[in-house]
Amino acid sequence: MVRERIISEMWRRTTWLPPLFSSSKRSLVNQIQGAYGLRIWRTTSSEIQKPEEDGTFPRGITPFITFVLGGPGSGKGTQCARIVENFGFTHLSAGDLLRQEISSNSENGAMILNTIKDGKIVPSEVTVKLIQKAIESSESHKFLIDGFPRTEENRLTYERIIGAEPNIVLFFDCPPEEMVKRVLNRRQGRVDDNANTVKERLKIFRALSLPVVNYYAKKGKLYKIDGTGTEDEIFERVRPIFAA
Ligand SMILES: Nc1ncnc2c1ncn2[C@@H]1O[C@H](COP(=O)(O)OP(=O)(O)OP(=O)(O)O)[C@@H](O)[C@H]1O
Ligand SMILES: O=c1ccn([C@@H]2O[C@H](COP(=O)(O)O)[C@@H](O)[C@H]2O)c(=O)[nH]1
Ligand SMILES: [Mg+2]
Repeated sequence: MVRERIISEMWRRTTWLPPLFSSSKRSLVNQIQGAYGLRIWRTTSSEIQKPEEDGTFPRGITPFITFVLGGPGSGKGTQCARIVENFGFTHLSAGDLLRQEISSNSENGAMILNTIKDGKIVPSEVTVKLIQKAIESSESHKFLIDGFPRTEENRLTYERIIGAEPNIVLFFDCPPEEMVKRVLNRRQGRVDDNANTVKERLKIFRALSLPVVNYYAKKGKLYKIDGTGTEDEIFERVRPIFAA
């Protein structure tokens, strides 16, 4: 109870502008770039640059990475589409990358399909390598990575392989009953949109994904967004994070 109160207080604090950014009218994203001296949106390079051991990126180029977290059906994909439309990010859904592996009959396809059907988590290296490939083959330098990391082990594997942390993390907070309702109404033919798998996904979200959310809250990178209401209402909560 006390722990929940502390975490909820941390989340509340992270939705306010941190003191570093509080006196400017620029968007949080622009201020973060400025504060860390990042030159990211004006670059024309198509390569993702790995940081050197001291954390600097060759030629000063680094992608701006936003992780988008939330339970099943919390609206991550829906809101990512709005952010892409309005702010030109490239959307990489970890779930979609895994589903593409299934469709392309890759060597991991059958394993991924069974894992998704069970509502479990695909081995971290598999997912991170897909994300890495997608970033490397994109011209973009600002990405929304949707539905990842789902576990602390996912997070550590990303840090090890990619060699960087996200710039910010969005978390769509939605009550479980609403998430279940949305998933069961989705009707996109997903193998995991059924009552049993959703129950397992919620269990995993609570046990393994919430600790990741808490980790970023403690680091001051988390923007907790109320995921209830209409899509428009939710997007109006997201907009100020990115708006110029
Ligand atoms: N605010 C909302 N109110 C009602 N329905 C919504 C809302 N936002 C999204 N939906 C619908 O709920 C379903 C789940 O949304 P979405 O796919 O964006 O969630 P998600 O977080 O990406 O879920 P998953 O983790 O399962 O991929 C979709 O059918 C979507 O159209
Ligand atoms: O990082 C990830 C992302 C997804 N999965 C598996 O895919 C399904 C569906 O993911 P969505 O984000 O809801 O589209 C998820 O339940 C996991 O089984 C994963 O293992 N790792
Ligand atoms: Mg989704």
